Parts: sequence; C-alpha cells; structure tokens
Amino acid sequence: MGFNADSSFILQDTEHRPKPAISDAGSIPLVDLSPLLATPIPDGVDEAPPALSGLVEQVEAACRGWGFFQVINHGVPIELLERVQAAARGFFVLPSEEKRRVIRDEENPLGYYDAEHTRNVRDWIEVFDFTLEEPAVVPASTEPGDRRLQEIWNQWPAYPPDFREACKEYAKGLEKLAYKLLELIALTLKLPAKKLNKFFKDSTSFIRLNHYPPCPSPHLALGINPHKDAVALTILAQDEVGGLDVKRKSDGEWVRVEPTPHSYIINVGDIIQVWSNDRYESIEHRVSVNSEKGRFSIPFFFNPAQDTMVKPLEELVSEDDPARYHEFNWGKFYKTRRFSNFRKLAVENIQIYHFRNTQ
Ligand SMILES: O=C(O)CCC(=O)C(=O)O
Ligand SMILES: [Fe+2]
Repeated sequence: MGFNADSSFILQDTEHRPKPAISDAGSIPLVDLSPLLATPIPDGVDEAPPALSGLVEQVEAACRGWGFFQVINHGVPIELLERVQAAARGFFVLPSEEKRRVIRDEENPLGYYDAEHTRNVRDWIEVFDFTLEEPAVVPASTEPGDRRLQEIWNQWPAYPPDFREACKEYAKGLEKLAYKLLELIALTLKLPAKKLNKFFKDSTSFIRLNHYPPCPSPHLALGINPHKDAVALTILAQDEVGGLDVKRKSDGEWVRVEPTPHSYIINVGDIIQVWSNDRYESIEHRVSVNSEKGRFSIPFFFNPAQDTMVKPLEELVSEDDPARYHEFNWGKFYKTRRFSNFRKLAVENIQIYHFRNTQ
C-alpha cells in the first residue's frame, strides 16, 4: 500500500474538510518550567516558594483556558530528542516491505501501521508505537466480565541499528517530565502533588512516532482527523514543519501551534478531564498536511495501569458539584479504543461522554 489519494482518506463531509487554521499570537500559552530545575516540587501548594506557586498558577490557567500549553526549559536533554528523531527518520525512509516486518495486527497493537483511522476516517499518516513497560499488561478482551490479561510486547525493527536504544532512552527522559507535569497538575487541583502518581505504576503509557508524508491534496485529507486524546496527558515533540491545529476553547476556531524550538506541547487528556470532574477539558485537535514537506512528530501518551478505575476524584466532588461521570475501567477503555482504530468500523468509537451521568 502507498499514500495514493485513495477515497478512504477523503473527508466525505465537506463541512469537515480542513479550512485553513488561524495562525496568530493568540495561540496556546507558553510556560517556562525553569523553576523546576532548581526546586523540587513540594507536596502542597502552600509550601511552594513564589517562583513555583507562580508556575502552578500558569499551569492552572492554561489547563482551564486551553487544555493545551507549550513548555520550555523542561529539563529533557536535547540530545535524547535529536537521537530519537534521527531514528524515526531512518526507520520511515525504509522500503515498505522492511517496515511491514514489524507491522501491528489484531493481536498486537504495537509496531508499525500505515492505515490509521480516527473516528472512522483514514489519516494521512504512518506510525510506529512502543510501550514504556516491556511487556505492558492489558485486558485480553473488551468484554466487561472477562478478567483475563494479555501481555503486549514491543516489536523492534533491525534498522536503523540504534532505533531501539534511542527509543528507550527517550522514553526514560520523557517519563521524568511526565511525572513533574502530573505533580504540577495535581497542585493546580489543590491536591497533594503525588496524589495521582500511584495510578501510573505498571503504566500503559506508550510513545508514537508519527510521519506525515507530503500529501498531493492537503485540502481534502488530514494527517489526523479531529480527535481528543484518550489518555491522561500527552507530551508532544513536533518538528519545524508545523501542522498541529487546536480548537480554541474560547471561540471554537482552529489555531495552528507554530513550532517553538526545544519545546514540548502538553495537553490534558480524557482521563484528567474525568478525574478533574470537568474542571479541565480534553480539547479537540487535528493535523493538517501539506504538499511539499513531510512532517514528523512524537507524542508520549502518559497512561495509568490497566486496572485503574477512572472516576472524578473524591476531593473534587461535592453536593453542589456531584460526580459528572460514573467509573470505568481504563484497561477496557484503552483496549476498545486501540483495537477499534485498527480499521474502519461502522460504529462510533468509545468516548468518555459514554460514561457521563445524566443530571
Ligand atoms: O502530530 C501532531 O502534531 C499531533 C499528533 C496527535 O494529535 C496524536 O498523535 O494524537
Ligand atoms: Fe492527538
């Protein structure tokens, strides 16, 4: 298969074809994490020195107002990113037969894939997925009563030779940043900093290498169709090409996130939306493609363990603000999502609003 303008890519509904995004100064907030380089995160926001409490306020405003922000001075060594970017380029340039040696299938959602769908429309993308835990443990089936578990193993390509090491080193670096962000977000919700950490032992976190080849009809297709990330938190590295559009909460306009060198783009995922009882929202975004340049990006999806029951945190619900969701098992949710974008389905994908309480 190749990237021919085959009809499955084409957004049938002209309403949803990519209208140009606005590129202006009103884009997502930029947060400087340098206070974290000097000071460890205290367990309560009251114990934080002024530089840190200022940071917590900025993160709170960004999560509430946008659901998205960029961070600089994040402490992840640039060499780690450059090494994994080079590995990704070296892999995606290989002939299709070579990449398909590590193709994902119905049994194993890890490895290479070139027929991704988002909400049942095909994306102009090829991807490579790997988990942080090896193996990662997920439910064996999507059936609610079935308690059997399945181990999923990474599939590593033989080329480029440095690929596996580069991916693993990068994952270690990003996980540290993920915990810092999680702790900051806990503080913004007036919770002890480490309150959420326990959910991430035996995590189902994974990293995706994305490649969007140049597209002959960028006005008819999208790199990734509009979606919300079904994760706790996403930490995204994008290259210098640009193409990520975020739906601005204030007015629903698509806003392009212009690349900022050495920054990461952070977004609150569906799980934080539920934990926070809708204080924070998981925001819709998409990727536009262009006819000249291929684009690479690397999201890190920070996810809890499969047995986590996700529901609004007790500290954040009250008589006046009752739980807006009933609990669901993360493993089953993940399995349903990961296995359903495997191919075009006639039914809608699972979404958190399916667990919303009627009030
Ligand atoms: O490539 C990007 O900029 C965004 C990727 C993304 O939204 C995803 O992989 O979920
Ligand atoms: Fe996404």
